[in-house]
Amino acid sequence: MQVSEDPLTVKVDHLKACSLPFFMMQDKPYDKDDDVIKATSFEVISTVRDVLKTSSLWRDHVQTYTQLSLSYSSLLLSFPRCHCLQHMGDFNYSRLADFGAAISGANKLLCQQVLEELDVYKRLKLTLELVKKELEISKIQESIAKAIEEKISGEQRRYLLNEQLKAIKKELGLETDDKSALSAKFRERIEPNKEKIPPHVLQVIEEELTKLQLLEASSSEFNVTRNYLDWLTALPYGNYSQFSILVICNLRFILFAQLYCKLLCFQFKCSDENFDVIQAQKILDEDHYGLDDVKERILEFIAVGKLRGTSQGKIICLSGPPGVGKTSIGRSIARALNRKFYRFSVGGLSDVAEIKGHRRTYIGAMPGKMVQCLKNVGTANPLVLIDEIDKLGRGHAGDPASAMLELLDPEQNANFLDHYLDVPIDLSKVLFVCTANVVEMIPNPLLDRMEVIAIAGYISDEKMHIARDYLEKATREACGIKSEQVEVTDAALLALIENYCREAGVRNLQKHIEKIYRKIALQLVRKGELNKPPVSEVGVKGHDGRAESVSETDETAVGAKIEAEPGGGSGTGMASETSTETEAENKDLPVDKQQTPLNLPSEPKESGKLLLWHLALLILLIAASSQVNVETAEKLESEVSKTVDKVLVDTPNLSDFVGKPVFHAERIYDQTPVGVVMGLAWTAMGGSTLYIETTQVEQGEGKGALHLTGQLGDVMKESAQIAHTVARAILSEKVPDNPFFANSKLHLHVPAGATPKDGPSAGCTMITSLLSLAMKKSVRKDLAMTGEVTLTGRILPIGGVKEKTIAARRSDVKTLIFPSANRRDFDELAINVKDGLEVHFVDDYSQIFDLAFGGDQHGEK
Ligand SMILES: Nc1ncnc2c1ncn2[C@@H]1O[C@H](COP(=O)(O)OP(=O)(O)OP(=O)(O)O)[C@@H](O)[C@H]1O
Repeated sequence: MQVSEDPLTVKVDHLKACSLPFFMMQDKPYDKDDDVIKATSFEVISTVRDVLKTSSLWRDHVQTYTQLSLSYSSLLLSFPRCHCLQHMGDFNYSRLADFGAAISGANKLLCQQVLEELDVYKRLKLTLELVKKELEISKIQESIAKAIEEKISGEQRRYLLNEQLKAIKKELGLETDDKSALSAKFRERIEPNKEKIPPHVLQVIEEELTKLQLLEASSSEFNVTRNYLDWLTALPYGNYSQFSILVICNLRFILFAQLYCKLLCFQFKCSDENFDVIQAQKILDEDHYGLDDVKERILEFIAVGKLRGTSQGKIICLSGPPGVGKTSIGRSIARALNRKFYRFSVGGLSDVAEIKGHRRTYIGAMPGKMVQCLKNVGTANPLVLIDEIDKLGRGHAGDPASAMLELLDPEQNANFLDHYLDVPIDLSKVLFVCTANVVEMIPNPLLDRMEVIAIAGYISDEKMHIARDYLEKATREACGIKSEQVEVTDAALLALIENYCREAGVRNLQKHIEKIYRKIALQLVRKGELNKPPVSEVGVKGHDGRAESVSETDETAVGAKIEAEPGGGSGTGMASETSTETEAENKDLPVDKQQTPLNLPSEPKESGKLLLWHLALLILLIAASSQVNVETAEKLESEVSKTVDKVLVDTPNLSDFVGKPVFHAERIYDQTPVGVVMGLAWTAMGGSTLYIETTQVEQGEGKGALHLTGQLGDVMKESAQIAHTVARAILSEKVPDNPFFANSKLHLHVPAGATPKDGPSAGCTMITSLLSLAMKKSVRKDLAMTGEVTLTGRILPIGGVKEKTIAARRSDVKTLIFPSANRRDFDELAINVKDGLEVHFVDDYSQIFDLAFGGDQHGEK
């Protein structure tokens, strides 16, 4: 018989001499009472029984075969019903073998083998093999099922136990669930401040807390509510910074001569804001040099605050070029008023949401900067510095300037509505300080509400003080250099200011000073490395704690001593000038130990001596430490410093530290040629001098024209045309028969060509330049002027008098011409800014003509 796969085709060959159908074919004759056959058959039966006990699959098989047997009545006799297995022993052996093989679930080939075997004993054996295998499989199945069941039930158990535990704890009041814990946390947070929280906010908090309890902890709404409550409860409602006096008790606890510890610091608190004008002045002076007018304005503001009892409702705007200290003055005001300081820049800010927050419905929504600020500082009256307000961006959705208005306006900000919080919060106690480079760029409604304090920039003298008393000190400390280790001469500092850092602010100067000190630090470290004793000596020093703690100074001392005593070994070098007692004791030691007194004893008998020596040293140190006071410590420090090498920064070696001086185009002419006059300009970077140059291009009857270059804006171009007309009129009045302007094609240029320029204030300078060329008369090199001119020659006022004056001083100008209308501005300037300047105030151009060309000293060239 052959079996082929799919589709199932079976070729049946009947067994020879067999007239019965295949399932009733005859077996080879066998002895029914043969013990071996009997035993094998019993084994098959018992195995089948075992498998049936464990495997439900087998039981199904048996069921199927029982049903099949119904349709094959002939098989009824030979196949037992499953529930009658105990009677299986009644069947004949060959049928038993077939039955076993059939339900075994073995593969077809193995079952076929059983069928083909006509020897009953062998057939039983084959079946036994199959059922035994099944038994093993069912055992494995059982164990797998058991293991999995155990695992699952273990997890379930743990879960159930946890739930029970939670329930028990809750019942006992030991622990609440997540939601309750959160609510409790928020309640705890607001509890100390509850009476200060406005009722409308309290109501919202309560509502949200109730909502939190109803929400599913895994829902997104739950998280939104939780975050919202987190922000809402974290704000410092009615919590104001307090006036604190920091008392530091310096307990002089001398340890090894020069250490003393600041042991105690404690605070007294009282609930008033600091309106102490004297204290505030002290703080402002401590942080900034000069700026007297600025400080005065701030003190006035504090004084008003003192009388009113509050400093609310004011927005200070500090304007001026970069690096003049606007931001740092803001910080000082906060310190003077004892308020928390928070700074944020609105330069380029175009998204209103940055100020007013996002609506809560957006994913990742956040409150605006002010709410973040209040949470951050933890007080309701911080000083908020809004940097670069003149560079506020133009928003595509919403206008940031209007949002700023709502934030800053004292009328509106008592009920500031942040989109995220959605409850009005009180910002009226916040003191806003804004900074700007160009006041004109601040949106008008904002500017209207501000108290503008202009910081114009510094003159060389002021920069010298700032550099010496503030920048140098701070940089020296930041670089870890001692004042005895370096000397920067006044001449070097002045050269640095005049040749490298001529701008209005001091940031560039600060950078240069930092550069110098970094180089000095490197020099000192390099020197220290070179002077360092060999490794073995360092090892010896290691035994003495003191020698290690004064590394740099002592190492220099070591070098000095070695040089002074060429014969001296490393031991002599080790004892620095500050440790004379050690040397005295050294004499009592054996000669071979004198040079290395702290070496470990090479022989045991010396250890006793060394112990004694250590004891003596200890007694000496204790005695010394109890006697030495601060004066002694200072004396010792100065003694140590004497041994330190000093780095000198002077004018000749300044370029070694900061490179060659930068070329400044401000003063291009030593002697102003004909047609060139110095004017004064104002820029966002401060004031500056600029030249107006005019030259003749072509001459011929009726060729009069003016060509302009130097990136001039429309206003400046118009101003040049006006100047041309006025100059022509003045020339025809002063020298009636001079046809210069009618017959000359002129070129007027304003260097530097790459910088865009605009504005009318160079009008009088242009006329002077044109007339200088027409009359071939040069003007004084130390003369500078500024003023807008009308067609009739009247001089109109200009802006930036202080900046322009400072710029003129920087360029060594001695004589200045300003419009009469600016006299007040000039009079208000500090004496040191005005000092040594000859200033003329004019109403009409004819006065300038006299000043520029009148004197004999301006001879014709
Ligand atoms: N009068 C001064 N006395 C002492 N230090 C000063 C003085 N003016 C400015 N400084 C120092 O100059 C540095 C620059 O100042 P700051 O950053 O405040 O300038 P700014 O005017 O805010 O510049 P920007 O407009 O670029 O923001 C700071 O380290 C500051 O301490």
